[in-house]
Amino acid sequence: MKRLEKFLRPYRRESILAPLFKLLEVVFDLMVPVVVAQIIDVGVAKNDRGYIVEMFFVLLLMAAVGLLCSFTAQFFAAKASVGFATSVRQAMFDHIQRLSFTELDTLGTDTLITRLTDDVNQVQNGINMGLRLLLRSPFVVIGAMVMAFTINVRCALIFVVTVPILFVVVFSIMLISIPLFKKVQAGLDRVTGLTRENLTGVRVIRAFCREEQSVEEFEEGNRELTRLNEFVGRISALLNPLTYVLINVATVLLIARAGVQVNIGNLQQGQVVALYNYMAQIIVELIKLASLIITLNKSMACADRVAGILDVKSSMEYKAVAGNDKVDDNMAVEFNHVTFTYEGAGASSLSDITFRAKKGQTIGIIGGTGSGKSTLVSLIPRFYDPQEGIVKVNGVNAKDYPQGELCSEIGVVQQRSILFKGSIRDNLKWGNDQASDEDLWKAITIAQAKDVVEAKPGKLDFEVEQNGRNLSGGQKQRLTIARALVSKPDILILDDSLSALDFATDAALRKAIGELEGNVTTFLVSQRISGIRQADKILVMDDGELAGQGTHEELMETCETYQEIYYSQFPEERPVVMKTSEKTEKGAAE
Ligand SMILES: Nc1ncnc2c1ncn2[C@@H]1O[C@H](COP(=O)(O)OP(=O)(O)OP(=O)(O)O)[C@@H](O)[C@H]1O
Repeated sequence: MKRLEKFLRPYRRESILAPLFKLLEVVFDLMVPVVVAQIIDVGVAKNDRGYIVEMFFVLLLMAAVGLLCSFTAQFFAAKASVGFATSVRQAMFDHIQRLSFTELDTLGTDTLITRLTDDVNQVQNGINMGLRLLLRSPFVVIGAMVMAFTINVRCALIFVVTVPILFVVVFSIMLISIPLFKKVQAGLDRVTGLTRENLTGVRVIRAFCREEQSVEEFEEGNRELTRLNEFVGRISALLNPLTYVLINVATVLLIARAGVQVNIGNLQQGQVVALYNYMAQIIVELIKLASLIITLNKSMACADRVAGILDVKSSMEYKAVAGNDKVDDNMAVEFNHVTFTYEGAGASSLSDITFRAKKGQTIGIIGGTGSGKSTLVSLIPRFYDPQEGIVKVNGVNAKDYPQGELCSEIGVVQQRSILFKGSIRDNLKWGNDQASDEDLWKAITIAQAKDVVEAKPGKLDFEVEQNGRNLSGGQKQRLTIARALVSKPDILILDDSLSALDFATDAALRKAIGELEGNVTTFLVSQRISGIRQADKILVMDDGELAGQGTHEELMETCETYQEIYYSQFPEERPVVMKTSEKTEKGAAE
């Protein structure tokens, strides 16, 4: 909680005023039993109706002022806690945006969502309750004890014994439940993860008729969370019966002792009622305190999780100004003995990769599934840093670029086409917010998306829904390519981004990209030979290693892996190899 304190600092005034008004309310609460005692001992004892009515109005006035104080306290507490939560959420969101892919992979989206939403809400709730009740409850308990002493010392001694025992009970339960709340939040992460996976993959689940298995898996996670919640709930639920038993025993003792005091004339009946009222106030406040402590426990566990995100440091450092390497005017991308392993993964995804891509060249990357193609291109815009070797972009080490500069030079179209809620125009302007409609149409035409956009009502104003769910896979791919082209990048990376296009569109798009204005270097990742055959250089990936590089013709001569891929896609062109038996017979005859 301490680490989040700075977010509450702008609300210092509200954080002081809220408990202050709550304390004022307590003063009126504590005076009520005294006034009631006066009504009994003076008004009722002397049958003085005027006095009773007068005191009745005093009680009403006290209640009204108390209520006003309570409302004011609630207003300030809400202002501080809501303001705090807004700033924390914003700070978390900003911080997450600054984290590198390595941290995002390690943390995972599910926990980030739970922490950004549910955990922040719990902390907000804790602050609201804490500001109003954390001081109020102890003040009532202590105030009621002090008032009891002013009435009768012997009876008040019962309070002195009871209250510390109650505190011990409340705090013991609190200590047991703190670690359990952390487990509950972790369980919530798991259920959120399952929910997300099942909802986003609902079509696949239906296509494979796996509804039952999905429901079972979800039920299991949900049951586990329920079991944990029930366990924590049972421990917390012990609080009320335990405190009630203790308070009731204390009340019995109080009435027994007060009765004796009344008999010997040390105490009046009204004062006994006041003592009883103070005992009742203590029990109510202790129960409130107990539930407050549970809420605060939860919110402290959540505050730790929120602070945990803010404490994650990005493993990627950026230079304030560009490095002063000697810029090579001819070189677009250069990999020098690059080795890369994902955080927590056992084996390297890229091993000792070395190649050069000149400006204006088209580089094809081909290889089997999981051979490292996407990983290789993700090092160019510095989504990850290699553990060994150097990646240079335009002759400068990728690590020496100031933040944001590298991505302004590189346009990346990833395997999964992601569009955001908003118009087509809004989505395309992510590439360049200054782009005119003419620029957008140019990019759309190159991306072969002209007919797609023209067919949509409102054309550029057509509203794309969240995740682009009102567009087909191929339409989304074309629009994401157009988005990358709008930024007029020096380096364009298409990571298997043409897979959802038909052959004719694929060919037209590759032709249009080959004719792009300027000296654009293009990386084309593809599973299909036809997609990269014309490239100036082809990189052949095999299990994280560069099995070969060169033109199609060169690789057909020198690279066995490339030949294998080629003949698997064009089996009719595989040369007929002489059978071993034929060879042996021929040899023997000779
Ligand atoms: N975020 C990640 N964390 C850990 N390992 C990863 C991660 N992304 C990829 N890998 C692993 O790295 C290896 C290379 O993956 P990559 O996505 O680069 O392959 P690819 O050649 O692009 O495959 P595909 O053609 O199927 O897209 C694989 O073994 C994969 O399991």
